[in-house]
Amino acid sequence: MKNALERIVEHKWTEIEALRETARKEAWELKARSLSPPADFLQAIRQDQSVSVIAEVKKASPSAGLIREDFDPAWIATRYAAGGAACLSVITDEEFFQGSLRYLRDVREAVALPILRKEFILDPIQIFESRLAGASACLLIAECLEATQLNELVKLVKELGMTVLVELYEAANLSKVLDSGARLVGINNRDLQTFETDLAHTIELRHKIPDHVTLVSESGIKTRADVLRLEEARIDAILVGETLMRADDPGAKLAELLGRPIPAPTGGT
Ligand SMILES: O=P(O)(O)OC[C@@H](O)[C@@H](O)c1c[nH]c2ccccc12
Repeated sequence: MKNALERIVEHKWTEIEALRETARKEAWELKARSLSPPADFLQAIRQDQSVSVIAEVKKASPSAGLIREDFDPAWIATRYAAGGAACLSVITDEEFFQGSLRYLRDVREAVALPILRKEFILDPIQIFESRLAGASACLLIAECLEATQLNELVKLVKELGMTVLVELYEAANLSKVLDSGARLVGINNRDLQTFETDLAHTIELRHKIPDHVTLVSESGIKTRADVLRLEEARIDAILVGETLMRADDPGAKLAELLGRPIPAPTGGT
């Protein structure tokens, strides 16, 4: 039986085939290479003294189903900015996460913070597309890519002036990730077979990550105590979606996680 990730990858290839038929790849590539550099994602994370937050715009997920009914990406992004996010992440996968590239563009219009395109990226065409949509960073998932593919995609993201976040779950993939030249590495706390999250997963792998790498702990972060625990373990940044998206005011929840004053409300939803 295929696991969740294998099913997603299989479907993603059908989307990529369709994109290849309709998109003007050469024109996209020329345009992507000619744009001036986007807001610096890695720098935004590194400049924070304490743990930085990458706040995720996430409507639904295969494990949780619909997370937030009243879903206005631009307003959510504005609240994340007010609550102290260093960067944002926008899920663009439509089939499994009810995301959209349109949401990324809406967020781009609403705030100046650097944005990660949270997508299952397998092919260069998706990287050109991300750059044209205004992303500052692309996610690459070690479990979906062979070493040579991963290395090539890492190189391309960098050539286009973006930051690459390489994510892994399996400890066995760590050397492949470090060899790819990524300086921003994410450890997913969610086991994709069972969907369960465990923060100890990042903490256990921390000592295997060299100091020149900026480390992000991803998924399952719920409370201020969780954040303090990760900070204590010398994690540089955290990626939080569901906890923020379930709060009436995602910006207030973010400030609470960071131990900062609650921001004043802004109009919208
Ligand atoms: O909603 P959470 O548990 O805070 O998790 C956020 C993020 O880590 C999660 O959405 C995620 C991590 N890696 C991914 C890859 C694809 C889609 C989504 C993800």
